[in-house]
Amino acid sequence: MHGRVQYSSNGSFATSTSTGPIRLFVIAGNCSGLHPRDIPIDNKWTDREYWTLLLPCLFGHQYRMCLPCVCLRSLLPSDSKGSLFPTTLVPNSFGRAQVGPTYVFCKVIIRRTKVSPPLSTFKASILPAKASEETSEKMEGLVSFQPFPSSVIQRRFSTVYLHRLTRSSSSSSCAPLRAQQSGITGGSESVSSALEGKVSEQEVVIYQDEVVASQGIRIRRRPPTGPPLHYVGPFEFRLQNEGNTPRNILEEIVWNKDKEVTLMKEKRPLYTLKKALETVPPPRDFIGALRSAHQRTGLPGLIAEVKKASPSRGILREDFDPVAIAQAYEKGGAACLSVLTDEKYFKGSFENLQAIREAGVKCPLLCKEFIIEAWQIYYGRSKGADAVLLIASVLPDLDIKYMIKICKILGMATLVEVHDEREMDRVLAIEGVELIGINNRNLEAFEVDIGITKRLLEGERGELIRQKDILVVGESGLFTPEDIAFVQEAGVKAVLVGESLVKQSDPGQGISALFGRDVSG
Ligand SMILES: O=P(O)(O)OC[C@@H](O)[C@@H](O)c1c[nH]c2ccccc12
Repeated sequence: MHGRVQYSSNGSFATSTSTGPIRLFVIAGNCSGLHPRDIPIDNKWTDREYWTLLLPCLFGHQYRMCLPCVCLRSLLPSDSKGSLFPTTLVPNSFGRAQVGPTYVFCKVIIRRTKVSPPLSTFKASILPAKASEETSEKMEGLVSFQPFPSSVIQRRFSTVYLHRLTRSSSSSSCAPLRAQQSGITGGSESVSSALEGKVSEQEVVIYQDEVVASQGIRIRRRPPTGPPLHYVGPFEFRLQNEGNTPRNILEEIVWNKDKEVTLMKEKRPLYTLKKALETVPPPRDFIGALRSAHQRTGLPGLIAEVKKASPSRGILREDFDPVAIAQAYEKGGAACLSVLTDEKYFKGSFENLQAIREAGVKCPLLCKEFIIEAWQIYYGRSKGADAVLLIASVLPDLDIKYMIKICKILGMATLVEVHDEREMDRVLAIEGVELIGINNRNLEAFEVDIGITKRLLEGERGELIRQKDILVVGESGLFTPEDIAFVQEAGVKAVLVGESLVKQSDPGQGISALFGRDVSG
């Protein structure tokens, strides 16, 4: 085997397919997931060949989703899109790919097309073929593999051809690699002769951009041109450009989160989390707690936030004891708590969440995290979360729908956060949304204006919200009883408050000051 392709030795990605095998047999271009950084480039360049494993990823990769993944996604039956879970990340040449339902083992040939080209002029074609002895050792038992008949090998750059295979009973698509190697070729006979899909690279890019643009999402989930780190031959250098520099703090947080989650998932693959969930106490009714607090007090139900710092306000409280603060909130009459778990920008942690839960606090807990992948929801649940935040300016509709489904399965609530009319309209069109948060703070520029809550609840929108019996939470920038009265007047039945409470020497008493009266007991 040549090249710098690495395979995971972690057997956890050997999942089976629920949709039948799908095979991808020719891919070309950098967009195929063959990241230029993974190609060893030097002055003595000759054509390279190596073996690699193509792993379709099925979720959460609207941005920079590699070409085969987009195509695979478009070939899957629509109902499977939301039910396939990536299980783990394999750090190979496929970069960000996560394991989907089927794997394809391929031979990669990379040719140098010009003498001293920019990276993008390297072209790669990936030709399916049998595994080498050495690679099969590594992959045995981990993947399903079918050899491709040479008749179906295509060689065209910048085009992807996809086949959906029909699984015949004689096919051995899930047999271990070695068995395939030793001459079982039944799988190849089941290759349908007609191409089911053919999507040009350009079409895919347009498709991705359209989805995001049509929803008005400005946040890019990853640097479109990769991180600002480049390799040329033995040299490594940084080049700042528009495509690898975050445009605002929210984008920076999201890019950082992407890296963080990648690492965390490796340590705790989804299947181990799912196992852990079997022993976690069941979730509490987050929305029910807010509604009953509202009924009991006639004031908005309070979600009090355990928040040490924020990028806009810096450290809010030096002597920060999350459990003591949570207990004080509960005593002071909070209906629910919100626990920030982002470490880098908010100085929170999942340990705080877990410690609060384990300290016997009864209020339902919101995991205040920048969720970009379903894995985080499971992780939050395993740490005792009863609800998660989904931010509409970060997540496209499809992700929101999918994540709501997962939360429902796990018995958790979702607080879907919006900041403008467009986001509100998107979220109102999504079925199953029961709790909407209006963030008065613009997460891109950090300006706060509590008038936003009022604006978004006026007219037809407010009417629709009432019809659908959606509970609205006024979030951020609430400091006084007048602020609370203002957002209540606008139509909220709950509020989310951090700074003004956490800064008080007794955050529990801070609640009485915020509402203008005692709301405990
Ligand atoms: O501290 P404040 O202004 O009371 O805000 C609390 C909460 O609304 C805010 O922390 C928040 C709302 N949405 C978020 C999304 C991510 C991080 C933080 C937030």
